[in-house]
Formats: sequence, C-alpha cells, structure tokens
Amino acid sequence: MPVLRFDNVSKHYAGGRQALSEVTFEVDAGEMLFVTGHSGAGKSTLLKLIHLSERASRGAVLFNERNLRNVRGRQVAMHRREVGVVFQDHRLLADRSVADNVGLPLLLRGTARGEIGKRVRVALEKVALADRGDALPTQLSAGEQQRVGIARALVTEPRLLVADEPTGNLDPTLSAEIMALLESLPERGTSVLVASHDLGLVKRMRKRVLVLGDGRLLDDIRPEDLAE
Ligand SMILES: Nc1ncnc2c1ncn2[C@@H]1O[C@H](COP(=O)(O)OP(=O)(O)OP(=O)(O)O)[C@@H](O)[C@H]1O
Repeated sequence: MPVLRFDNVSKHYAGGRQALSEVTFEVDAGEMLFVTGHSGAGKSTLLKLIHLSERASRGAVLFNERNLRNVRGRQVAMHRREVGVVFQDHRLLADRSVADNVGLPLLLRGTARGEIGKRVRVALEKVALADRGDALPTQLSAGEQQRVGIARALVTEPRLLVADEPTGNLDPTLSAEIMALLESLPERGTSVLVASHDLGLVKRMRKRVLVLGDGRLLDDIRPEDLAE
C-alpha cells in the first residue's frame, strides 16, 4: 500500500508563481527516495504539502489513503505525528539538553513524562547518540547535531520522514554518515523522502529519484536505471 500519493497536484502561492504543476507519484511503505531539481524547482514546496505547512491548490495529496484536504484543525497535529520533518538547519534549542530537544514534540502533545523518557532513549539509540542525552547541542559536532534533529523527527515514530537538504551544511564524510542513518530507517518502518540539489550525493545513494524542473515532475528514475 502506498504511504503517500500525489495525484495531479499543483501549487500556486498567493501573488507568486506556480511552484508545482500537475505532479503525480506514489511512495510505498518502506521506500527511500530523493527529490531533486534546480533552485526554485519546487522541492521544498512538495515537502511542505506533505507536512501541511502549505496546502495544494489543485489535485490531491493522500497520506495512508487519506486526502490531506480533509485534515483540518486539531487533526493537523495528529497528522504531523505520522510525518517527521528534518531541515538543513536543525533548529535545536541551544539552552535545552539533547534529550529535552528530542522530547519536545512529545511534551507539546502532553505525553506523560515517563513515556517521553522512554521514547527519547529509543530515538537517541536509533541515531547512535544514546550516551549524549544530557549534553547541550553546542557541545556536539555539526553531524551529531543533525542526528539530534533526526532523533527529534523520529520520536513520534512517524510512518514517513521528509528531509529538506539534510546534509546542506555538512562536509562529505558527515553527509555520508547522515545518509547511512536515513537509509537504515525504512527497514525499521519509516519511509524516507529527501529533497536535495546535490546530484553527486543523490547518484551515490542509488535510490529512486524524482526530478523536478519549474514545478513539473520531469522524471521518476528507478535505481536500476540510474546512469553510472
Ligand atoms: N511562500 C512563498 N510565497 C510565494 N512564492 C513562493 C513561496 N515559497 C516558494 N515560492 C516560490 O515557489 C517556487 C518553488 O520554491 P521551492 O522553495 O519549493 O523551491 P526549491 O526547489 O525548494 O528551491 P531551493 O533549492 O532554492 O530551496 C519558487 O519560484 C519560489 O520563489
């Protein structure tokens, strides 16, 4: 069953140009894929329609077969529990511990403290930072900070993780480390969709690639068809 489906999706920003035009694709449960394209091609917009920081102008975005057009009000927060989000700048709170940062989405949802502690430990284990929960973000390396951002996105055990240029600020070694971590998530039940303009990185990963150009889906390349 697809976890995500875009059916002829278009997005116009108010007063702006058309960011997406009639985009159609599906993501299966347990899949990892990339979306690439030039600056302004529509990559971030595509991700925003999935975690509902923007709404489609036309067409349907379906998550677990549910049309997101019908997800309103309090249901938006429930939807966001099932979609983890990772940004280029991880946006960690500098004066809170790593564990507090990771637990924040649960705290905001009123989860009991004992349960938060348990889930934070699981999330930090997933990103190999189990022993750094008491540290402040500034005491960690850039790559470790990005892993904290990923743990925070995973703490609600989402069905899908969307990541917008997650390695944008990292050197090649740390980028590879973050990619290896993201690659390990599908087998643990979380599908992964990564937006990146870094074609070298995208090719090295040998995953399915959606190519956007001026808001249109130009290509949907399967790993076996990737050129050497
Ligand atoms: N809030 C907004 N209001 C108006 N126009 C917007 C808004 N956000 C994005 N756009 C426009 O929509 C188009 C797609 O932008 P988007 O950020 O999705 O591209 P992108 O592929 O992620 O680019 P980049 O790689 O530079 O981040 C661009 O022309 C952009 O200027």
